[in-house]
This record gives sequence, C-alpha cells and structure tokens, in this order.
Amino acid sequence: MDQEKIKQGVRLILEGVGEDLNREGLVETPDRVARMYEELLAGLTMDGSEHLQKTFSVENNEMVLEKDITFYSLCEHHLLPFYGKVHIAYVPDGKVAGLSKLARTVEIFARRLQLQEQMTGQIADALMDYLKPKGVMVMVEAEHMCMTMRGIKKPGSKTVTVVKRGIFQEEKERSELFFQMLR
Ligand SMILES: Nc1nc2c(ncn2[C@@H]2O[C@H](COP(=O)(O)OP(=O)(O)OP(=O)(O)O)[C@@H](O)[C@H]2O)c(=O)[nH]1
Ligand SMILES: [Zn+2]
Repeated sequence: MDQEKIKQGVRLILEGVGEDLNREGLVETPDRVARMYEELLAGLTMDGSEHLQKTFSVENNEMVLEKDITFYSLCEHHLLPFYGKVHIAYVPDGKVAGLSKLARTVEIFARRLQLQEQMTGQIADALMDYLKPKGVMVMVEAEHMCMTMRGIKKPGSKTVTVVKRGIFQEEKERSELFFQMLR
C-alpha cells in the first residue's frame, strides 16, 4: 500500500472541506488515516487459502456451524463501514478446519473494499476450494453506514445475503437445518 499517496489524499480532502491542516488535532491525521487503511484493508494482500491449509481428520461428516462471527468491512461505493455477523456452515468430507480459521478467513475477505454479496460468495468459495467439504453455506447480516448515517438514512435496516455451495444446493433439508440452528 502506498502510504504517501493516502496521506496526500487525506490532506486534499481536509483542504477540500475547508479545514486548516495545521490545526493541532489535524496535524497527524493524514498519517493516522494512512495507518488505519493499512489495517482496515489488510485482506487485500492476503489469500483465501492462507488459513485453510492445516486440517484435522474426522470420521463423522456431520454439519459444523460457526455462527455470529463479527466482522467490519468497508463498502466500495462510499468507503463507509458495513458490519455485522457472518454465519458459516459446512459439511466436511473427512477433514475439518480449526474453528478459528473460519473467522480468520472471514477477516481476509472483510478487510477489503467490498460488496456484501461478493464477500459472502468469496468466503463460501474459499472454503469450497481449500477445505473441499461436501458443501458450504454462508449467511451475512449487516448494517451499512451508507444506508444509516447518510443518503436514505434508515438506521436499523439490515442486509442479509446467503450463498450455498455443494450439498446445500442439492439438499433443501440441509439449508433448513442451518436456518434452524441460527435461531
Ligand atoms: N448491492 C450492494 N449495494 C451496496 C452495498 N453497499 C452499498 N451499496 C449501495 O450502493 C449504491 C450506490 O448507488 P449510487 O446511486 O451509485 O450512489 P449514491 O447516489 O450515493 O446512492 P444512495 O445511497 O442511494 O444515495 C447504493 O444504493 C448503496 O446502498 C453492498 O454491499 N451491496
Ligand atoms: Zn455504501
């Protein structure tokens, strides 16, 4: 990431809104914001396979659900946060991932400029590609600040996206079980 360019950009925004760049509270702001983007967009340089290489063998291929994984992302249209919960279910095919690795995979795709629909699909596809389970289902529930603090201003509105892969597309009962387990 080009920190110098981000700093220049922040200086231009501050000037553009009519601020005094030399005001005490703003002197370090371009630097802070550049460091912040490094953290908020850390997923850009990471690969979805990163945390899904190490697995554990299982004989029982029953569904695993990891729910309420909190995430914070940035919408690519306004650069404002959208945040909420990700729920991931998968049906293993002889191997499972460490539980924390599901949340780590969420982080990789959340820490980018995103569309919620795209993030949901990317998480599901990474699990299918690298963990090779029989199926994956991912649900994301989020509040978009571009919908709440600006524009249409509808605080509390939630966007829910769902992506199914493999056995979840073929067997309706699997998705029903997923929804039941979320209650
Ligand atoms: N599908 C989708 N849309 C999103 C997401 N995040 C933000 N948006 C929408 O992106 C759209 C951008 O619309 P534009 O008309 O180009 O921008 P705008 O004039 O700022 O739109 P308003 O928000 O309606 O004021 C808006 O409708 C946002 O609600 C997302 O994750 N998925
Ligand atoms: Zn937006």
